[in-house]
Amino acid sequence: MSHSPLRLAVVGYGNIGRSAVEAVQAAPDMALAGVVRRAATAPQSLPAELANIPVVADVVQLGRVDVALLCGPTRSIPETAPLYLRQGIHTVDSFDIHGQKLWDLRQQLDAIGKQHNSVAVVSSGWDPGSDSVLRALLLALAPSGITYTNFGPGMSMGHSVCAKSKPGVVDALSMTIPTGTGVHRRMVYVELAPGADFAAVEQAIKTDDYFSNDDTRVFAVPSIAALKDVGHGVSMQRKGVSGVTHNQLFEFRMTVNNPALTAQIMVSCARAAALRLRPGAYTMPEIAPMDLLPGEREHLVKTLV
Ligand SMILES: NC(=O)C1=CN([C@@H]2O[C@H](COP(=O)(O)OP(=O)(O)OC[C@H]3O[C@@H](n4cnc5c(N)ncnc54)[C@H](OP(=O)(O)O)[C@@H]3O)[C@@H](O)[C@H]2O)C=CC1
Ligand SMILES: N[C@@H](CCCC(=O)C(=O)O)C(=O)O
Repeated sequence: MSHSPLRLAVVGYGNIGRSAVEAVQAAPDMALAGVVRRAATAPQSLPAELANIPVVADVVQLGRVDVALLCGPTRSIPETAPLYLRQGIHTVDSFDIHGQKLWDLRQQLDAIGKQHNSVAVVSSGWDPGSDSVLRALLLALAPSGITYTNFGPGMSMGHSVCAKSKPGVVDALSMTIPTGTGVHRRMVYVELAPGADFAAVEQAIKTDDYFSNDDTRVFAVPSIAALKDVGHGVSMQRKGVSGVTHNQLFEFRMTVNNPALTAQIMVSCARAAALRLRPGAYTMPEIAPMDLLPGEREHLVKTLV
């Protein structure tokens, strides 16, 4: 059954947003309706790659939009997602605060989605996101055991966005350094505004929930642009028991361009939201993997299973 192309809006044109535009344009079954930015940017100051793409301050200016890819800061998602869901526009976000806050967001958007016949895919990134799917699968393969998730070394977008949001910070880069067994050091580089108090910035970062549980070290630098590399990665290991058989060993490793991977995952989740899922909110482990893929189910079963 062929569908007319899904029309997607990209909301927030930062690292993830720029990659999201590329991923939507590369998708065989999607069309980019346009980009929603906080301020209606004057056409003459638009980035060159947006020259022929509608850039608006409100999604209603884009006509029909099936799915909005919410590429704003994680902490803006609880406020932003409802604005779209209430218009019947499905949403996909990459909210990356694990645990209770993630569950609270899922429940908040689930109620709104069910009320307004829309779908929210929550935490559609790689961690949380695709790594979460793998952790669930590893549990099914070896119910007893231990999984270690070791990030990096690489740039955490969420931690970098958080550090950049602190008063006195012009730009920031948070590098995640694996020290083993799922423990990480945060090396945070900040470019300060003139007159900013480094000690106050350092305190604000170290006491933020994003950083307070880790060994976090903050450094003032003249330029983040001179340091920035959006590469990242993860190494996951599980050692456990299948049935009564011990010492089952599993490993997953990837080295990625962080925004490009996140954006691709968001696009795949947008497909599931628009074509497969019933109204409500879902995290990635709750979505059937084939629902993420283009193409007919018969073909997918015959070629993938
Ligand atoms: N789950 C996962 O695996 C991953 C999650 N992420 C999440 O993606 C988020 C975005 O990362 P990244 O693209 O690097 O961030 P950026 O800061 O580069 O981009 C965010 C964009 O959102 C808009 N924006 C800025 N401030 C606000 C605000 N207060 N409210 C609404 N919109 C705002 C701006 O776009 P404009 O000026 O156009 O409005 C900005 O460029 C991170 O917070 C991170 O948590 C990222 C990678 C992986
Ligand atoms: N949480 C990881 C990064 C995973 C991807 C992500 O959430 C991000 O880059 O924001 C980290 O701490 O480096």
